[in-house]
Amino acid sequence: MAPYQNLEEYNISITNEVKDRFSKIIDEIGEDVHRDGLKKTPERAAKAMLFLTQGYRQDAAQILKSAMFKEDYDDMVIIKDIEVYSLCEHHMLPFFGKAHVAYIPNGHIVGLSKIPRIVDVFARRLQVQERLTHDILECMNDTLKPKGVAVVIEASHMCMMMRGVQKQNSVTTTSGFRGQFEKIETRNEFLKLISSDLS
Ligand SMILES: Nc1nc2c(ncn2[C@@H]2O[C@H](COP(=O)(O)OP(=O)(O)OP(=O)(O)O)[C@@H](O)[C@H]2O)c(=O)[nH]1
Ligand SMILES: [Zn+2]
Repeated sequence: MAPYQNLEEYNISITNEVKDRFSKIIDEIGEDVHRDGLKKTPERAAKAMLFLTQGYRQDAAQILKSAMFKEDYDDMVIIKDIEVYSLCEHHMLPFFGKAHVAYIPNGHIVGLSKIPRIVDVFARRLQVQERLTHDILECMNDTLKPKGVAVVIEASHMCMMMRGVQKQNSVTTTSGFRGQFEKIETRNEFLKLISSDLS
């Protein structure tokens, strides 16, 4: 990769490179990349792809560390129904759904918004749902060092819906548990809380 003076120069350069490749793809599928509606499409697609993969250029641990606060609270903290949009690494098609993340603090709590932020950091990469689940779990575990952490993701995969096996209603659930969530009672309490709407 060429040496860049600054981030802006890098962003312009990489956008141009990806844009040229989208231009070639549009041409290869038999379209006219110069017609009015498609003129700006390679650039738009390049910007969209770089947005959807910006997680490679972000540091999830640093995001958590930037908002950790000393606190004695040592019960379960759950953020549920976090929207997830990712790209499957096999077809580069979207998979999307919800993540539920819980932890039991061990002297430190973390700013609540930082949890959806790290979900996005790992989701905005080429992923499989299993690794996405573990990336979030391990980052929480290693950085926050809580008494326990749990992650559940429920997602639909476009590569199974609009092509391939073409199943419109199947949902894939993945989960990971560390520390106190490995105990069946704690895990069950978490699972019960994420499936209730408390109404
Ligand atoms: N485990 C796992 N598999 C995934 C995920 N996203 C997509 N896949 C699967 O990756 C597999 C790739 O299989 P291949 O046989 O190499 O690809 P393919 O010929 O396009 O497969 P089909 O989708 O069955 O047509 C498919 O079974 C997809 O359903 C994911 O997040 N986790
Ligand atoms: Zn796929």
